[in-house]
Amino acid sequence: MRENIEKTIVSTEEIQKTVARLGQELQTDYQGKVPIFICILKGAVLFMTDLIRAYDAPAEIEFMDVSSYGDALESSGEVRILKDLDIPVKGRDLVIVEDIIDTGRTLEALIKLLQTREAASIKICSFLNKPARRLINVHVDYTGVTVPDEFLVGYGLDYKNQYRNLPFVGVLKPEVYEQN
Ligand SMILES: O=P(O)(O)OC[C@H]1O[C@H](OP(=O)(O)OP(=O)(O)O)[C@H](O)[C@@H]1O
Ligand code: HPA
Repeated sequence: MRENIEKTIVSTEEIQKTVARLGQELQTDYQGKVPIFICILKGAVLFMTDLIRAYDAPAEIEFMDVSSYGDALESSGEVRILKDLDIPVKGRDLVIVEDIIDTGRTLEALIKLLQTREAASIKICSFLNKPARRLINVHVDYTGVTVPDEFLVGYGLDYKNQYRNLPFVGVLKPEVYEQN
């Protein structure tokens, strides 16, 4: 798996430092509240499990599965809800936990949906942010690392559902795509 990586974009050490910083920022901002961290499957799973351990205060966790990429390198533009929340969120403080914001389409669809459920607040926490690719202007409240316009894998991010378990974020060698 690692032999297919051309270069590292976010190292394991930088991941740990970034998650610790975000956990602290959230903890300060949500003092006295019990936020619900909503993990967007599958990419955000690794970030989510690290983030909630860096958040040392009462919180709840929930999961949603939304898909727009499938096996493709480009967002399809069509966002499908594959798994919805199990609980009502009216009056609750929500933190959407994402691995990456790219075009912003996934987030736009999610925010629209959650707004109809009358949450008290909706904030976005994304480990990676790729502003160069943005098609929809979404506000990201908590950003881990701003990354260049390259297709990334690792720490939850996949190519054809693989590479999510790499403990760093990197770029694949071009020949990996050419083989497919
Ligand atoms: O800003 P956008 O262009 O919408 O891209 C961001 C979304 O794309 C990825 O999900 P994907 O649909 O690939 O599903 P996955 O997390 O299960 O890999 C990622 O996890 C975000 O949810
Ligand atoms: O760079 C990326 N890599 C993997 N999945 C993604 N989904 C949006 N952007 C990316």
